[in-house]
Amino acid sequence: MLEVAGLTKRFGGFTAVDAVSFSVAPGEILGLLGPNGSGKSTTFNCIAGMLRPSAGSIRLAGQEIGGLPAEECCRRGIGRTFQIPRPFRTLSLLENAVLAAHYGAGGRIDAAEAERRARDALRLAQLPDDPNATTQGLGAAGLKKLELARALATQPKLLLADESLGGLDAGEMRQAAQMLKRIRDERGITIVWVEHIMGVLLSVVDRVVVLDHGAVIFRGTPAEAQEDTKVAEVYLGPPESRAA
Ligand SMILES: Nc1ncnc2c1ncn2[C@@H]1O[C@H](COP(=O)(O)OP(=O)(O)OP(=O)(O)O)[C@@H](O)[C@H]1O
Repeated sequence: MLEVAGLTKRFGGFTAVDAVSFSVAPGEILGLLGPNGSGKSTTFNCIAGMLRPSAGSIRLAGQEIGGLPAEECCRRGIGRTFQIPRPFRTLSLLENAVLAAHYGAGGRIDAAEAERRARDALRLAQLPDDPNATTQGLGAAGLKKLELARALATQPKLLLADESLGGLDAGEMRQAAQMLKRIRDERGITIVWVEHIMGVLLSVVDRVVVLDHGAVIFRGTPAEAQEDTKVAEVYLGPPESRAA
């Protein structure tokens, strides 16, 4: 579904992402992990078309998409959520999702079809599709769900989920993780899920890629990630510095 090969992104003389390669199979959930500043968001933004790669290739279903603008990546089937939800506060939940549906379709669907896609996305994200429901009182977990609904309304083949757990309590984190799994199981949507914390993510993803200082330091299963000394070091520090 997605093949990233030699992806490099430089900001001036600083290399934020350094020859990163990984692939994601159709229907897979891949966790893209790494500590703060390791290059996860930059990698993500290159895949979603929000940053132009300095070098390397990004192929979606066999077609090169590296360097295409965000709206074109979305039309080709890449949906994304943002770490910090910024919905249109003056619009209803349904209107927010309808706008996303039109954006994803490049304006090529009529109002009835946009509404159908929006209602379906809101239900998948377990939000009300009642036209009177607003963003008021949604809270962190509700806003994350709306973020997900807006991405789903674009009808993605590949969903890029950015820090879906940020700001949630332990119970909400488990629910958010299960929701992503359900979306994959029910709709077959391939997911790349970026987080800087491992926790609950490892119970849901099929495979893990870990970045550190812009480079891949680990690829494997969640169980292997938990046993890996390099992964432990970037998350916990060198063995001698850890509490007994
Ligand atoms: N527009 C930019 N200009 C210059 N440097 C940048 C820019 N964007 C990111 N960086 C730098 O690139 C590095 C990787 O940042 P990135 O945001 O990709 O990391 P991250 O793993 O997503 O971190 P976090 O978990 O904190 O979101 C950091 O050192 C960051 O300061």
